[in-house]
Amino acid sequence: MELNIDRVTKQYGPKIAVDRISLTLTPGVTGLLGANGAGKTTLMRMLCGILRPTSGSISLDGLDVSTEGYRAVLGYLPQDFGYYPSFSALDFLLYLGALKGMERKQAKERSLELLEVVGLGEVARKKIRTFSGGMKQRLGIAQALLNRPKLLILDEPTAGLDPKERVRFRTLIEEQGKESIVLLSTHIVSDVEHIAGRILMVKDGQLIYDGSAADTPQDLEGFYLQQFEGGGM
Ligand SMILES: Nc1ncnc2c1ncn2[C@@H]1O[C@H](COP(=O)(O)OP(=O)(O)OP(=O)(O)O)[C@@H](O)[C@H]1O
Repeated sequence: MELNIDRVTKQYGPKIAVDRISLTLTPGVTGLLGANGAGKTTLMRMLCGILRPTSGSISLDGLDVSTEGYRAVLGYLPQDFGYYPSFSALDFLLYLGALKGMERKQAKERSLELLEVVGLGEVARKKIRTFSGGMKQRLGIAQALLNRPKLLILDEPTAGLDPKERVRFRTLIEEQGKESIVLLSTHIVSDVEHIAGRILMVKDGQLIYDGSAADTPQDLEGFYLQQFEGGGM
């Protein structure tokens, strides 16, 4: 399985948010690091087919990003997820399952299984409005996994998680990376240095590092800070 990103560029008027990025991603966890405004969200939204590149192409095993087949194997956690406060966690997942075309019985089984996995089993029938930020984030992660995605894209997934939740999350993502292509963006090095086999760094829309966390000239955190010195994180 391969995700091919070929000279992908996104331009907003004169601003080049993503500048000719070419990459091939294979199963495993890849961390996408960059300061605020580096272009991470823009790149991820293009990989999810929400935003059209100004130029370049994206395909998964030959399936173009614009196709139904691509969407069927994609799981996505956006940075700002729209929750329905009056839905229960379970109803919310069932609703999204229906949108994804899942059969109800299968959607219910999978939803209950995932709510356990993200530690929300006991509050499955509680309204989302009563949830903390971290609980909502975990529900967001559960919805991204609903269709057992082959390609999982997570935009700052650890935002709002407490230390215990982070550990749980890491385990879950590591597990997912055994079978799927997982791309996870963050501006916090410690979120990815132990779970990502591959690290990408973007700055001003360009790819400035592509390698393992262990291959940077100094420790990853130090290297990262050096790249973004004066850039403000
Ligand atoms: N719709 C838009 N119109 C104009 N400029 C945009 C638009 N969306 C993003 N940009 C610009 O493109 C650049 C990259 O933004 P992007 O949101 O992809 O960065 P990011 O790395 O995800 O940052 P953050 O961590 O803050 O989300 C920024 O300079 C941003 O201001």
